Amino acid sequence: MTGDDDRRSYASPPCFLHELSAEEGGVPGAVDAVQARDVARWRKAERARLLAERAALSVSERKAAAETVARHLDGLLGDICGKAISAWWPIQSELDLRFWLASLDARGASAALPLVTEKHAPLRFRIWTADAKMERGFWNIPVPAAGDWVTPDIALAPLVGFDAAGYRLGYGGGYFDRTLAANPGIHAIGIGLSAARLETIFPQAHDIRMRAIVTENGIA
Ligand SMILES: Nc1nc2c(c(=O)[nH]1)N(C=O)[C@@H](CNc1ccc(C(=O)N[C@@H](CCC(=O)O)C(=O)O)cc1)CN2
Ligand SMILES: Nc1ncnc2c1ncn2[C@@H]1O[C@H](COP(=O)(O)OP(=O)(O)OP(=O)(O)O)[C@@H](O)[C@H]1O
Repeated sequence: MTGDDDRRSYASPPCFLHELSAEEGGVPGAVDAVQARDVARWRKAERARLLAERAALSVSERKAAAETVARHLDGLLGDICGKAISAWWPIQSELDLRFWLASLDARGASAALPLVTEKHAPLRFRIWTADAKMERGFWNIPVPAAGDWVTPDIALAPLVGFDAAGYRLGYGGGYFDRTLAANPGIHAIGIGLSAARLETIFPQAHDIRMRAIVTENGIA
């Protein structure tokens, strides 16, 4: 099923105004602006729903999902020797892949974590090891207090939601999209629960597709 099909069949589309042309009295650009606002509202509601659903899972369900995801990820990535790979320090019931990240060193790869060093700017990444000294960063997310900056070859992106075309829904800051726009060489892989799948997130011009999505059910 394509995104366009979904848009036609969706019970309550975010916006009908795309059917009005400028010649019909609209202000050029205004329809796009209204549509973007409606999509942002819809995403906010979907985020809240998906986050509540995820938080309702037990710790052992999330742990089992993280272990299965890690196995699928190893199968997808193959030989990672020499690669820098970033993931995340879990917050808000995100899957905890720190055990997998900590295993990279022994496999000849380096692990990294993202930092917001400036609001509304691309993320930056610092090498992380299991014994790294951490400090509270933006949004109180723990980040390495010191260490080399690196541009990851592969960035694992935690998903609040994802869609059939591989677009990601995050917390709404736009940080991952900005990061991928500024670093097109980064291979981004979305990681989340299969229950976070949506038919479409109504991709906007700034949204950048993940190269792959991995859930506990495999490669989505
Ligand atoms: N564990 C973890 N670390 C991560 C990320 C992540 O998704 N998970 N990020 C992945 O990118 C970056 C941080 N992303 C963030 C994105 C948005 C907001 C935030 O302030 N959201 C506002 C709403 C913003 C808006 O709607 O304009 C909020 O919820 O109040 C915070 C952090 C880097 N580190
Ligand atoms: N490359 C970019 N340049 C400037 N603004 C951007 C860019 N990418 C996204 N944004 C802005 O960020 C805002 C949030 O985007 P979106 O809803 O896609 O966030 P998200 O992917 O859920 O968040 P995050 O990646 O932080 O978890 C949008 O209003 C968008 O305009």
